[in-house]
Amino acid sequence: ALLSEIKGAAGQPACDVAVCVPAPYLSQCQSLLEGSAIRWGGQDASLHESGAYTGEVSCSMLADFACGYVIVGHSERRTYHGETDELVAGKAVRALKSGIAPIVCVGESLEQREAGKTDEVVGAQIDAVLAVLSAEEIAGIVVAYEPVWAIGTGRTATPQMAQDVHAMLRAKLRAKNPAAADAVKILYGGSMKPDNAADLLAMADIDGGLIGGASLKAADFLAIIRAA
Ligand SMILES: O=C[C@H](O)COP(=O)(O)O
Repeated sequence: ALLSEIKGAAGQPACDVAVCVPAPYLSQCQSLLEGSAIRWGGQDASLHESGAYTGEVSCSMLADFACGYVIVGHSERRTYHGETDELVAGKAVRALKSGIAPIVCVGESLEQREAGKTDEVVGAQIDAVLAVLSAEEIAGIVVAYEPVWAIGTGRTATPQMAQDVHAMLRAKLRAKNPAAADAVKILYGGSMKPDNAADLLAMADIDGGLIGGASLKAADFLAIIRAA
């Protein structure tokens, strides 16, 4: 019902729109969204491409369902599943090899922000990914800055706080691929809602949003799409 409502109302949006769903719903996404302006993707993927890894979902499996994107390194994966910067980087490589754009999530905890370590932590997270990608591959990724303290909490980074981190991320992209850096989408995620989306998206280096809670209400998701 959610997908149908979004598809019906979104029409031909002026921005890229995608939904990233748990793997069991990918087939449903493909059936419902194929031919529409909305693309779809996974919420995670395995580091392994083949072999005996029962339960893992590989990037080539995601490609079988025509996924355009896969989220890698979401803070919940890093926190609850022990995913390291290097593992996340490996997943980004796997996705690109399967023709899927990895949405690479980075972000600091509240403790790290209060200790003045935001740039250090987020910088190390993106550096691990940039270290294993060629300049050409960098043009194929999406980056999502998601301060952990803002995810699902209703507490949003101010536009300037987010912009400062996005600018740092852009500079790192530019250092690896000056020609592609401006075209790489850097999304903000963390309690983005209809009432704060426009202000966040107005910032120079905030190119879009990675929406959690508000994407589960079609009216809210559609309002954010219109703001974008
Ligand atoms: O996965 C989505 C992001 O973590 C943001 O979630 P949120 O919009 O509910 O804060």
